[in-house]
Amino acid sequence: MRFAPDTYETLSRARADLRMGVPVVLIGAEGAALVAPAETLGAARLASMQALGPVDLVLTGRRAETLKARAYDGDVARVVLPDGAALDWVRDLADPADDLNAPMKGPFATRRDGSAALHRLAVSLCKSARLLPAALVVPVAAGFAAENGLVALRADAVAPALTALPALDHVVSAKVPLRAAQNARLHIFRPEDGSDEHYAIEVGRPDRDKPVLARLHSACFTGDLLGSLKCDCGPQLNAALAQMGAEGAGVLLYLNQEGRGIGLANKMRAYSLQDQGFDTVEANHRLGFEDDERDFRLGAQILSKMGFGAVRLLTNNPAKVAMMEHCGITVAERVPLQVGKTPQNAAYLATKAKKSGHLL
Ligand SMILES: Nc1nc2c(ncn2[C@@H]2O[C@H](COP(=O)(O)OP(=O)(O)OP(=O)(O)O)[C@@H](O)[C@H]2O)c(=O)[nH]1
Ligand SMILES: [Zn+2]
Repeated sequence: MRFAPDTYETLSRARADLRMGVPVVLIGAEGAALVAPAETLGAARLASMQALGPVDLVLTGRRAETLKARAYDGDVARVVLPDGAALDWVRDLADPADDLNAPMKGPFATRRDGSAALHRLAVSLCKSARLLPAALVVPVAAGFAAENGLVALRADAVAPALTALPALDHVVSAKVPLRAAQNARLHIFRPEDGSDEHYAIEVGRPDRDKPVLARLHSACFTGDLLGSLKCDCGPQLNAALAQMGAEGAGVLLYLNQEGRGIGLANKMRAYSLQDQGFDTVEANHRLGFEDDERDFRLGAQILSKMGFGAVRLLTNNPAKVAMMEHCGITVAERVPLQVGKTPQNAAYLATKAKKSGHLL
């Protein structure tokens, strides 16, 4: 009998702990490290970490660029935490909200010695927990996790698990008549790694032997539910369903990758930076993210599971077309979806066309 959690299950537990500010232990070839997110760690635990030894604050190369800190490790920078550094100092380095009001004063000492492997993983863990990509890391003995009741993760198992595509299980489906399409069914897909569920709305009974009219829609709470004028998501969602209803068949995947995969809290941080004058891409970079952190392999897997091998894809984003083809889904046609332009989102759409290759 075996009850112990496997790597994916342990990873899911680790994400939950990190979101609460409880550190986890990473065990690598060269030793172990205690890891905590800059965003959720409390002052008492920070002081306890500092008592253990020299603490590094690990930032992404993107964030380091904004702070003018040298990123010797390329995609990450290990900033040496000054003696007695307070939580506010850590948070200000991790969060760009006050960059313009109260610029952080460098120079920041960054580490170049030793391996950055665990540090890099620590930042990936924060990202996968939808937190700011900034982690505090301090070396500990391998037994530290067991002594303190913390989750321990082996680096060699976690690194591939973080980039692997989780298997998705079809949980249930039922009829949901929609204004746009009365003969619709909603399917629920649940990733086996404990991450967010994704949905598929199947309109009619599309012929599996022909390319299906399809939309891969990324969750946008503000656009889809609130009717935000800052983006075109709500009108795109409605127009896609309306076209499927009119044609009598189609499939819309509603992927829970809010904010291009950074989560709603981080998207609101990005919006707050946009209020300060940065565009959608610059805002993501200042936060330490790439422009687009979504994983479209999930969409391809759901389509395959539903029996679809070819699509007529409703999108203006050539990267989505390329990703579908890469994942073995034939894109027989790209169907433009240009709706929902407003004075408030004109600059946003222009930035996506200029910097992210969207077609206008
Ligand atoms: N990080 C971030 N995410 C945003 C912003 N505005 C919208 N989003 C998210 O972007 C996603 C929608 O992506 P889009 O780039 O509009 O469209 P797309 O899905 O790539 O391409 P289309 O298929 O042409 O619509 C949703 O997850 C939104 O929540 C923003 O300013 N910052
Ligand atoms: Zn939106």
